Amino acid sequence: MAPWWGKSSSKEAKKSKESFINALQRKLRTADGKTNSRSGGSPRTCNDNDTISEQGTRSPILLRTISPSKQVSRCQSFSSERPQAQPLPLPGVQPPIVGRNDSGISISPKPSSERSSKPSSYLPLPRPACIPRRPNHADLDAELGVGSVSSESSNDSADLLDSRHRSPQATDYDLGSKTAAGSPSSAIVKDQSSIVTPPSSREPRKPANISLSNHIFSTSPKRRPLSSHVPNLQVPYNGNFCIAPDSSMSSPSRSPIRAFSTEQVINNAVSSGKFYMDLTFPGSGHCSSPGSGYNSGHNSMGGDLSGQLFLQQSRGSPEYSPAPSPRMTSPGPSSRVHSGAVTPIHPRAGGIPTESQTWPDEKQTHRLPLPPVAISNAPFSHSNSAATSPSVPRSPGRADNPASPGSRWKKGKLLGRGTFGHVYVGFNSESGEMCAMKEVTLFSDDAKSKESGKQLMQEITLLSRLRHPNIVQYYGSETVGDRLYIYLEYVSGGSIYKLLQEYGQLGEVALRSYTQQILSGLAYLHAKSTVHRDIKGANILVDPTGRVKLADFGMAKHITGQSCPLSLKGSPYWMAPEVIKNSNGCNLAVDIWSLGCTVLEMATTKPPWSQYEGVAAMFKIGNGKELPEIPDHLPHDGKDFVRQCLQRNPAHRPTAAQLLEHPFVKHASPLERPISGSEHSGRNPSFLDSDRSAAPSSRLSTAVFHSSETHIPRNLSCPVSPIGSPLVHSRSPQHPSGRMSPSPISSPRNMSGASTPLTGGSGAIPHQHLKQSPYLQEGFGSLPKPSIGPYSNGPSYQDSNPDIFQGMGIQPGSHIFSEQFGKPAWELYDGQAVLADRVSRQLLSDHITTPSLDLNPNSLSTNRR
Ligand SMILES: Nc1ncnc2c1ncn2[C@@H]1O[C@H](COP(=O)(O)OP(=O)(O)OP(=O)(O)O)[C@@H](O)[C@H]1O
Repeated sequence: MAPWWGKSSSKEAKKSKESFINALQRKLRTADGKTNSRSGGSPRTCNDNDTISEQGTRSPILLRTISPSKQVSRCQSFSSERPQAQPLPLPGVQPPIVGRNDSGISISPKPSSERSSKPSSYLPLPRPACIPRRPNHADLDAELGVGSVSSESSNDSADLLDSRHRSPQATDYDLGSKTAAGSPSSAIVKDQSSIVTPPSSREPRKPANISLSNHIFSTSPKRRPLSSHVPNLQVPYNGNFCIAPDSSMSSPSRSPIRAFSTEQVINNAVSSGKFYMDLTFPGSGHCSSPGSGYNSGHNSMGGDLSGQLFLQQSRGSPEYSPAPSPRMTSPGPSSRVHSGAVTPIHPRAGGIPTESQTWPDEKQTHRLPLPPVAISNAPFSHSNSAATSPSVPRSPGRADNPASPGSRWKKGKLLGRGTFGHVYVGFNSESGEMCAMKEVTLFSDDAKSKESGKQLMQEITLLSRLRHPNIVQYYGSETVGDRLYIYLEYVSGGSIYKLLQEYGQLGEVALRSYTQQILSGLAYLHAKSTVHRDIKGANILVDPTGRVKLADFGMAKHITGQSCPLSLKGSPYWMAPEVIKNSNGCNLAVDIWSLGCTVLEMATTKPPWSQYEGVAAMFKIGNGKELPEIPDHLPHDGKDFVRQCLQRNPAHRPTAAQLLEHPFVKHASPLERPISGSEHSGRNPSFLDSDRSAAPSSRLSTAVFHSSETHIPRNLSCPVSPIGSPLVHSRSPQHPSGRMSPSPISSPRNMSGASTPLTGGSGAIPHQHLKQSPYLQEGFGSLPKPSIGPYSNGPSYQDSNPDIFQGMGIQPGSHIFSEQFGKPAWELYDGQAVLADRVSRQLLSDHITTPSLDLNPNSLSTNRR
């Protein structure tokens, strides 16, 4: 039976039905066409692409996940299946590509080639202006690949900032290019400049670059899921990431693992979260909890830098190395060797030539014994420089600095990054020695850069005067172009912070030993009236033998008097209450507080008050009365040690020298094991590596061993790093032979006090000041006896003589210790590590001397206690 509507004229009904269906079909067709015009294909067939393209317009990262070919196939599908959509506007993904072309960077190559192969499909479509400039697929690929690299050298702040104002794709491109910087080939072409360099201005590139870039991209943990082989991965263009990829990648020899070691990744992630003095303090949010800022190990306050410097740092790239690795200059698929290595001053650097680089603290530099020349020149004596024999190829840009010692150091893998710059391994292929190269980009055109320069100068000045087995050794510094290189002893084990993150809390033996060594370094430092102000796990390095070294003296200060205002510097969780409250003058005791926090950090992997966000933690520290939680698993003396350190009244805190007598550390056992089978077994293997004949070494060693206190072997047993100790070479894995020619830089004879003007390389406290130092007074038997307990009434740091070591004005080459040992300090170089440590503690415990020392582990246990 016909339906009710069928009761009308069947013809009309049919007509009406047809017209309805037609209308419906038209509507549907129209809608379909519109949809396709956006998505570029039917949802079913092109769903993935659609998703990607849609997201791609929003998410730069995802845009990278779409390969050019995919885009093309989607477009093909669209154009062939929906010809009616041709007159419609380009799919949403296209404008960015055009935008990229407009920036002169690149265009997805495949669409170009595909389009040319199917012109009929695209004839009606608008054609990006740049397409004709890309004649073929290979060129396009090359453009992409090399383009990714070419912008690297211009990764300065302005470029990056500029890039933020560009289309996401342009930024994407820029950033992606930075990540490619580490590829060997990229290192070569990086000097090509500008992000917006028109493709036509570039030289032809080889497609091989692409694969290199791709490999690099795939190393990024942030990108790995998205871009196993996509050249143009887009990354968030925040300050953090801007730096991370390029710096990591800038090392010519780094592996993906190295590039993204825990510390590096963490540092990358939080670099912008560093807590700076110039940031709004309360509620700024920059003072992050250990989960963020703390984890970086770099949430120090006081570095007067900002994202700008990070951006500057992001330019860190191999070609700026004073001595680029051969890999960087080896011919490769894209071996357009740009000498950008040491290009003249980057425009962003203010255009001040290296020689005329004005340091904010230049006057101070000249005042000081060392560096002997302005920092724009190496503080090494040229005559003593390793670079005096120009056997190591230098980049053309370095030709005007032939005596630069740094030109012998080739920049290797990235070790880490900090406030001021990136730290790389440096390798001297002539001597076989390694160092750590801190690379800092110098910008002289703004206040912050000047401030950072000032801080760096302060660090250099301080470090150059320190020589101690538990303090990272400074070798020298130089500027190359707009970059400052600071050469330091390489401590290959990384920071305590990193070790804690990777391996968890320390066991008791290590905890005691590390604490003792930190104390030893602090005692030495404090004896020089220098306060570190940023003691924490991230600033303490460990070598493979367990030797601990204080590092990062960027916030250190030489106390010249009591009037020194206590500035808010340090890392919140390790910061002493008086620092937070700004209630006290310059005070060495702030380091003791930080040490207590560091002990807790080593015992638990987190500093005290880490459960609080940064500002809250500071409030707790500054205003609270309670002590932080001390873990139960700490031994009793460990708990007491921490409590001693964490006394709110700095005057009640013991000195570092006093704490060396604390039972928790007094008998800390050495971590290093002697090499079995060695005739010197049981002795400091460092001595065996002496560049000198064994005779003086053993003579000195014997003298030292047989006259030292029990605690000396702890340091004796730890080899001094190869570079840090003149003529004393380490047995670190990097130096298996243990026989290396001494670095001219580190050689005490060559240095002539150049880099260590005060101590002559002995690391010892200047003899003429011994009696002036409260530490030494204490150490030589006049240690104030606490009235209640051994640590309850430590001397007030404010009582210390403000004149001690004032100016540290010992002339280079001073024959320190000559009265004690009958030899100039530098002739005691074999035992310099011993002397340095010895003096800082000998003064404390002359009542604990032992007749002789046997470093054999078996007998050590006997010696202990
Ligand atoms: N001498 C060294 N040997 C080995 N690694 C080092 C050395 N110096 C620094 N590093 C690594 O580089 C990282 C950054 O170095 P450093 O902390 O000195 O830089 P910075 O700019 O002073 O940092 P901060 O932000 O703490 O002031 C360290 O965390 C460490 O991993």
